[in-house]
Amino acid sequence: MAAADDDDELRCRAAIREAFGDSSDSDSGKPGGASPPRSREQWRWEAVAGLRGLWLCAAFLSADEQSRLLAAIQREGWFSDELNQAMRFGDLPVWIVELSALIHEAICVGEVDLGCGAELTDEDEDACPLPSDLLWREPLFDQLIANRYKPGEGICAHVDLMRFDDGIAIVSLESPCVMHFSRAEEVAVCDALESGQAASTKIPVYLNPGSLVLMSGDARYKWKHEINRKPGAQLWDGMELEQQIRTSITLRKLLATPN
Ligand SMILES: O=C(O)CCC(=O)C(=O)O
Ligand SMILES: [Fe+2]
Repeated sequence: MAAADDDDELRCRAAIREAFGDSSDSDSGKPGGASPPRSREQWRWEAVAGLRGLWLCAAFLSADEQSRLLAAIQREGWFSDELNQAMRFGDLPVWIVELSALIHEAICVGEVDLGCGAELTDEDEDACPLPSDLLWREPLFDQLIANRYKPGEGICAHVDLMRFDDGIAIVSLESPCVMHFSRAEEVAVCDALESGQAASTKIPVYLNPGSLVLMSGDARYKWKHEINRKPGAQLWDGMELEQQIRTSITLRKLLATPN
């Protein structure tokens, strides 16, 4: 191997160690100081009832991993008082590549909880947090947005742009929030009555720090998502959440553009 390749390899391994500890060193004997070994129990996937294609893994990252991820974001120097969003395309920082690999692993080995309200119409499609054609695409993600929200700041209801492929991941850090999902096209009142659903259903999902959300299919295309952090809007279990800084990382895959 050439010296330059050696340097790249060393830099890459150091960055991964910094972001996630030593667990990627297969010869270190133990699974890396602070990072515990991975198990099915740690990664429990919950299908959000009433919303096909929306999955939550509440304990995706340990407290240590969250701190390392925040430190990696800080080292990038993306945020300042004026700047609260960073976007990257193509070659992503190595710690993001590692985060993508961890998402892939969590999907492959995590335990799946379909929940009693989940609609099961197609076993293959509905029993996995990400359909297999998306899970095995290469790369899994090639675009990232990091957002940093101050108390009171959120994001308006939207469907992510169509230039992005299906299969979107959101990692939450620092403080919890409630993300609301509402239908992109309002269901006509009579259709809603027939299906027993309110025309303006809003489904709240609690995103704790360290959680991972996956959106595909209906959740990605037929539902809008929003975070309203105006006073009174962040209710969970009848209590208003205390507002603090929240950081999120959204990972997506650009669709190939026709030449
Ligand atoms: O910050 C979040 O959790 C969501 C971000 C989002 O929806 C987006 O960037 O499209
Ligand atoms: Fe979004």
